[in-house]
Amino acid sequence: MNTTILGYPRIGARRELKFATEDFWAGRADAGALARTGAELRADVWTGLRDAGLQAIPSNTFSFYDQVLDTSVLVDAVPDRYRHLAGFDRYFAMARGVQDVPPLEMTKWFDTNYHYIVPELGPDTRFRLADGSAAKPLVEYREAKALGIETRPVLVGPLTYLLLAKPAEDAPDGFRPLDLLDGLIDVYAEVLERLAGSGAGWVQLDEPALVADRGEEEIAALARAYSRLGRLTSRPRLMVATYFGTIGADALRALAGSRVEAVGLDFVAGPDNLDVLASVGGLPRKTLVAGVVDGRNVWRADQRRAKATCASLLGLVDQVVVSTSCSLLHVPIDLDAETSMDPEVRGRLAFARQKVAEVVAVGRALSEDVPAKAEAPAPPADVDHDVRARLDSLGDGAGRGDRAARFAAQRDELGLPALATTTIGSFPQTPEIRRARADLRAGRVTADAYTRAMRDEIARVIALQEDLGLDVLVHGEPERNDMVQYFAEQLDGYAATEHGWVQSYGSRYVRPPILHSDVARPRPMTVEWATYAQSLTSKPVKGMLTGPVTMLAWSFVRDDQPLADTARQLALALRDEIADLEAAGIRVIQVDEPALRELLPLRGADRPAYMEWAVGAFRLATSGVADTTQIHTHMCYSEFGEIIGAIGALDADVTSVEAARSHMELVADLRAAGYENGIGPGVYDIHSPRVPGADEIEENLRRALRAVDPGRLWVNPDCGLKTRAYPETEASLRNLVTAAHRVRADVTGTSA
Ligand SMILES: CN1c2c(nc(N)[nH]c2=O)NC[C@@H]1CNc1ccc(C(=O)N[C@@H](CCC(=O)N[C@@H](CCC(=O)N[C@@H](CCC(=O)O)C(=O)O)C(=O)O)C(=O)O)cc1
Ligand SMILES: N[C@@H](CCS)C(=O)O
Ligand SMILES: [Zn+2]
Repeated sequence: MNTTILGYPRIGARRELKFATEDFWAGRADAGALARTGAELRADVWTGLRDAGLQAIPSNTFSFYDQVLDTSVLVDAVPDRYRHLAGFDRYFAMARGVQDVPPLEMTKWFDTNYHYIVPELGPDTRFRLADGSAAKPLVEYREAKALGIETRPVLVGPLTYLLLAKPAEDAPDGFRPLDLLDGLIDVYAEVLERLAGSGAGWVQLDEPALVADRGEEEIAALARAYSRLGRLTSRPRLMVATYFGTIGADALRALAGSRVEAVGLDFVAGPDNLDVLASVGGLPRKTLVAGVVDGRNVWRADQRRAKATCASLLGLVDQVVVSTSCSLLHVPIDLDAETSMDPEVRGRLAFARQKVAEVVAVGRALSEDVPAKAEAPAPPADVDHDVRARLDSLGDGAGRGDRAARFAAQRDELGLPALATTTIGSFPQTPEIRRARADLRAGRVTADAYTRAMRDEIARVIALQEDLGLDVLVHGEPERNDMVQYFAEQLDGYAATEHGWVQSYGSRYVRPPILHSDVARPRPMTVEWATYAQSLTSKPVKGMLTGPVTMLAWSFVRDDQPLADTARQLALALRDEIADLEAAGIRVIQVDEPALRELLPLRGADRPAYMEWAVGAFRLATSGVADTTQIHTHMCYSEFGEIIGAIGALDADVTSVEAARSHMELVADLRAAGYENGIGPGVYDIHSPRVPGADEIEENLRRALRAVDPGRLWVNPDCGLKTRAYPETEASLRNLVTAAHRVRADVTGTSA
């Protein structure tokens, strides 16, 4: 193998997987139809890669939902609560839950915007190869072979799988998923033997966990796992792929000492990999799969540099294979589909299909020893001197006044009750709303008609919230296609794509905008919608913005200046927006930062610097307001332990966080970390259509009250409601308000 990639998008160029999956869920199509779509998508990817001239083609990178969930199913790590179901019903119940059966947790895949389904393991988990010869990697390998295409099945590596898993709720204290390594290796051994029996020459085991800090015990587990798999008598050759950063020297040494035939290193996110490789004396008898084409960002590769990096590795290893830095899952499929993008920006880009061509071109240049393609220099980013001058004059010293004074000022201004109820911002994005936007794009309705439709929706959402008895209302975000893309489309320095979909989780995709130049806000972005909503009610309406770190995290961002500098440009645009909202009479403003944890560097040593600029950007955005204006923030999809200090440092007046699935422990953790402002632990999980009972919500609130005063406790769902439908939304919020009123009555003697 001389060229390869670590994985490819599986959603289809026209989002076929989304539509097929959602049709199946809605009962519009049967399991056979869904399975056929899957097979067609896989065949398209394999033949496309072969036709592009890629030499080693991965398989088992397809998934109906998520590759970590697939691994749990493969090794039969299925909690008992799903065992009464079978096939797709079981699979999707694990991912999404069904009434009375909650789903497995979902969380971020390393520092990406992809989410995986967290394995739930306990001492009683007995791994076994659930489907024998019908196991997914075997089926897909044979399927490709039947098309005449030899592939390299990809598996989540055993160490990474266990390190990403969580102990089941009833697991005894002290149980660690890693304790189950030996049993898991037995199953991997069986998979490898069976793949070898089917003719597979190579298997890729993904171990991105090796680019984060790992302790001695974990390195010992790594060594044990690959020593056992390496010694199997009948197995394919093994490639252990790492990505998203620099591998630890101890981890690389362990792999060097094993019999695995190839190691993959990421030379884009882990430029220090070269030094680490040299420090362990290279891999003289192994193949190095060199990730030199960026799999996470959309910029065109510098092919000469990529070739030079590969060439510099030749003395350190037996053979070099040109590859992407990670799976191409994280980038859109095809730049050729973007026909109306500014040609200057387009000329700087490569999506998955173009990146495959880059890998092939670098591979050819390397093996034929011809110069890599000389490319026209990319046009430079636009510079906005006004933005830069304003940022220079604002400096670093952003901060708000005394917390107690703010608390008192807001109490007087807003007059909110204890356990104030609110939502996180979005209400269901109904098919009608999406259709209205599609009609606007296609020119079937005028901008005025679209605006009227959105205002009508806002009026309905305000009326519903009044009826439900919520205390702080939202306008519902109907006009937003996405919480990042919506803003990007209104800011200078950004380009949007038409078809650049990337899987975020399951059937939910995003079109990350492309931040290519200095960012500036030509005009207010949300003020008209917010003031319209406020004009319909005497209750406070929360203005709703996406914070600078999340704007960065969910965009493809320029790599020609530090992220910190780009964050400050975004923060300045938001600061201006907040000032305009405040001036227009909006008294509560939420700045969402769900991605604050996501961008946290994988290595501890890099974290303090990140926290400093991330917190600085949020404070720059939010510190221009009066004490009477209440700033909220919201975070979700994360384990917050490591950023708990940063949450306090943001100094928002109220922070709402996902906590329903972790049963409110976060409230106590925040308190212990010195957080004293308002806190809204999500009292139910919005990722599932399940309606939480008022009793269950009440119990969550009472648990939260052990750690926080009623005056600082907010009652809200754990994230926005955009993915939900109205019947369950209404029912859930009704129960939420009922529960809040009951607890409020208890703690204050009043319920209104
Ligand atoms: C909060 N989350 C977000 C993340 N990242 C973001 N960039 N945005 C987020 O909100 N990361 C973490 C989480 C992940 N969660 C989600 C939740 C929901 C979605 C989601 O619903 N995605 C939608 C697409 C949203 C969108 O862009 N909609 C557009 C276009 C809609 C569309 O495709 N229209 C059709 C026509 C429709 C019709 O005729 O009825 C078309 O154009 O063909 C819009 O509303 O205009 C999804 O469908 O997957 C994502 C991440
Ligand atoms: N305000 C956004 C936050 C999602 S993280 C929403 O409600 O959808
Ligand atoms: Zn959220």
